[in-house]
Amino acid sequence: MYMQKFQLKGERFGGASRGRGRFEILLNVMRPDYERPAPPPPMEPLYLPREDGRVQGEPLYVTVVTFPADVKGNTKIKAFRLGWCHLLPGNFTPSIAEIPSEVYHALRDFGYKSFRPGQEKAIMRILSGLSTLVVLSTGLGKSLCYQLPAYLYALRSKCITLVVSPLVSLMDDQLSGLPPKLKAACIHSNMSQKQREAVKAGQVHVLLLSPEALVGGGHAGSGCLPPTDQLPPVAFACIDEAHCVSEWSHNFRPCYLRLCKVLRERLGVRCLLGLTATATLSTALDIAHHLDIRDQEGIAVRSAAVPHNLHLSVSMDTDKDQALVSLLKGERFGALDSIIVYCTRREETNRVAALLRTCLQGIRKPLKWMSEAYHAGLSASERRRVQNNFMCGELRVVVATVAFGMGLDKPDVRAVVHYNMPKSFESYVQEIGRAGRDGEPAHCHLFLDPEGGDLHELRRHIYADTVDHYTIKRLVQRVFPPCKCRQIQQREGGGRSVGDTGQSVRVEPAQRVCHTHERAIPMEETVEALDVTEEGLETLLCYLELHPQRWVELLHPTLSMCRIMCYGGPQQVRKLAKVCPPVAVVLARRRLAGHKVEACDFLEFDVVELADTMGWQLPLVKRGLRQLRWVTEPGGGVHVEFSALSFYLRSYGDLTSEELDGVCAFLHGRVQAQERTQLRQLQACFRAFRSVAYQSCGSCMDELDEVRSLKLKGLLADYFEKRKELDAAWCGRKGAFLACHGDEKFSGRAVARIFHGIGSPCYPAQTYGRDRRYWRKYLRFDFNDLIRIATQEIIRTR
Ligand SMILES: Nc1ncnc2c1ncn2[C@@H]1O[C@H](COP(=O)(O)OP(=O)(O)OP(=O)(O)O)[C@@H](O)[C@H]1O
Repeated sequence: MYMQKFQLKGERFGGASRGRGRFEILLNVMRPDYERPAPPPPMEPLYLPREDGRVQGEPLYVTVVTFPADVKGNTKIKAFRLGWCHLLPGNFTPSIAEIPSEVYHALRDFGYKSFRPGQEKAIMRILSGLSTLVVLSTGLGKSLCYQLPAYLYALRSKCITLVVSPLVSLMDDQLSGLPPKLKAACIHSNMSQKQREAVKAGQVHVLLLSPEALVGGGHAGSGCLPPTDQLPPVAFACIDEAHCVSEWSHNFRPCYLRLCKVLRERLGVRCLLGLTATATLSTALDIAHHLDIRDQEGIAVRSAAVPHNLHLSVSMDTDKDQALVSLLKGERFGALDSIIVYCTRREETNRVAALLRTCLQGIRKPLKWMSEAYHAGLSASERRRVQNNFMCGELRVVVATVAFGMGLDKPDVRAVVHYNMPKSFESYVQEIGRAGRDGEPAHCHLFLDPEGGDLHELRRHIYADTVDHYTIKRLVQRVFPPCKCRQIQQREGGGRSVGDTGQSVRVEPAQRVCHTHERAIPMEETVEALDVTEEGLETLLCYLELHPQRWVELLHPTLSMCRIMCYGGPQQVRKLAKVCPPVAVVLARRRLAGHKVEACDFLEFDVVELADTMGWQLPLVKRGLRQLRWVTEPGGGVHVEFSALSFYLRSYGDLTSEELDGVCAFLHGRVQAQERTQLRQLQACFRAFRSVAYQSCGSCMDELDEVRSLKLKGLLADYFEKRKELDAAWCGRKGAFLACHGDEKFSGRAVARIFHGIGSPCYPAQTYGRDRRYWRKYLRFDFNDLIRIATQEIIRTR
């Protein structure tokens, strides 16, 4: 059968000709256009949005609240604005017109009496099929925004809700914390067959999974989502920690960048819900862009302010160890249990935990454990032990890296101490947000290195993530190796260009001949050769995929090297070539390259490249090769093995050198912008903390100066608000500016220069300086912020 198929293909691609030329054509076919299988149709929303695009219940910005009957039995009805419900006295049960009663019943099924601010709007949007972003401080109830709609959708029809969360290690804990009414499972490699069947049969409402399990990634392993045709329809997808989607956020993860695309294109999901506790407005807008939220209403709530019950202080002690011990013995912290001390480095957590164990012994009636270290380097059982002791209140202090606390639902953490400076305001707000979730007073202290030592350490991390131009060039060479499509086309006498197909083409069709090729880039080998982390490589590849020209299309990572060992000797290899065309092609190519194949009993080759050259689908080739394992002969069997986990992608092979230069410049520009932004944020963070710092913690260890605490909160709010101002200003002008100059191909930097009144050869002051609406009009804003926002907007409107 293979032989027949292969011959047919050969004939189609000129296989009728004889001799060496025939081989060449057989061995290098032009790949036909790839047609991606259509995703399943999106699920119908539970409620249709109204004709004006609003969701049910939305006019409830004026919300009807029924007061309890008065002494005469009359019921009073009064209008309130949405969001005021939480200010009502506890004995009033708000009932909101227009929100269907089944939503309230479900809320009660979950054990809640009323919604918290923002929840109902987000929930009603999801039930109306509208993508939504919820930005809400930790502990304010974001989870209900996916739990309730997931439950209601599942009550209507058999379906599933996907919840993507980066907290793989905590997924089991997350499961046990879900309301009992909600049936949930999580995808991981230890999943039992029974659990898999339950998911496929639609017996679970919610499926938790890591981003890697959805889009594939180096360590997704066997914990992957079942194929789309084996899943019940997906009601909607929730992306927890949604700030990881935005490359401008403090916690960007490349896998997240591809999430929305995969959810839409592979699973047909239209409705996405993003949840995050920390995002500046510009990050929120960026996330909203990824979630394809077009209306402002889509950002349902935005309140990332520091809660009132947290009391903040900073000091610049020269002997931090001594200062930490004094602080924890002082009046402010001495009586507090459940304290988290954050350190940047793992070794430091062990050292500081031991220090506290020794120095705090016998100070007051001890809990069972005084202090323990926690970091990602500990064994899973050790981490679980420490976390359990802390959760049940038997451990007073946990000294941890930031690995501790994500997804932690302990309401009575009474203090968070930063032994080192956090890497950004967002991280700081997120980390201190783990204290005082029960609304009771909690204390937070930060030790700032007076010599700026932490600053150097954090800078090191930023530089470690960046890549130079030369490395980018080497990666680009691996992603776009030249193909033979043009020669084949010429030899075949013209042929058609990609543009002739009449299908949608993203790259300039005029000169393009190649329909893209499938390539594999082995992870381990490339990481070593280019000295870039796997995450770094993935980020660069994601940038290429998300570029408006869509330079590459990323597929699920695959094992790309195939080794075949024939224990029956060279004769057996030749026999295999007769029944398995891929083996025949490998042998033929070796022969053409001048190798002696007569004595060969071992083959090793890149199976992705082989499938591509043959114009066959990779799974078909792999299946054929795997079947060789069943060949049994008197001389011995055949050993077939696949290895080398690789990025697997489609890319063009006929890019001109100018285009390749353009790709390198684009990638390098992105990397540099990222580095500059992070360095600037770090510096701003340091300055802000220093401006409110005491010389030593002696000034705040017994009593807190509330003025300084409020000043720091003000600075944090400023950080978020300043961006807001810039965004608002830019939002007002961007359309007009870009529309005025529709013919120009601006870069973000060019726009920023004009807005700062800086002339350049392409955009001279004589011309652009005449337009007083823009020239020098944004001087008060940071130049790099302008570049960033302008670039985002240009990419978006292209
Ligand atoms: N409408 C509600 N009424 C009363 N309690 C609620 C309501 N919604 C949520 N809660 C409770 O608030 C607590 C925090 O909720 P949740 O874990 O969803 O917060 P979160 O915003 O997701 O926090 P984090 O950012 O840490 O994940 C939970 O104990 C939950 O039961």
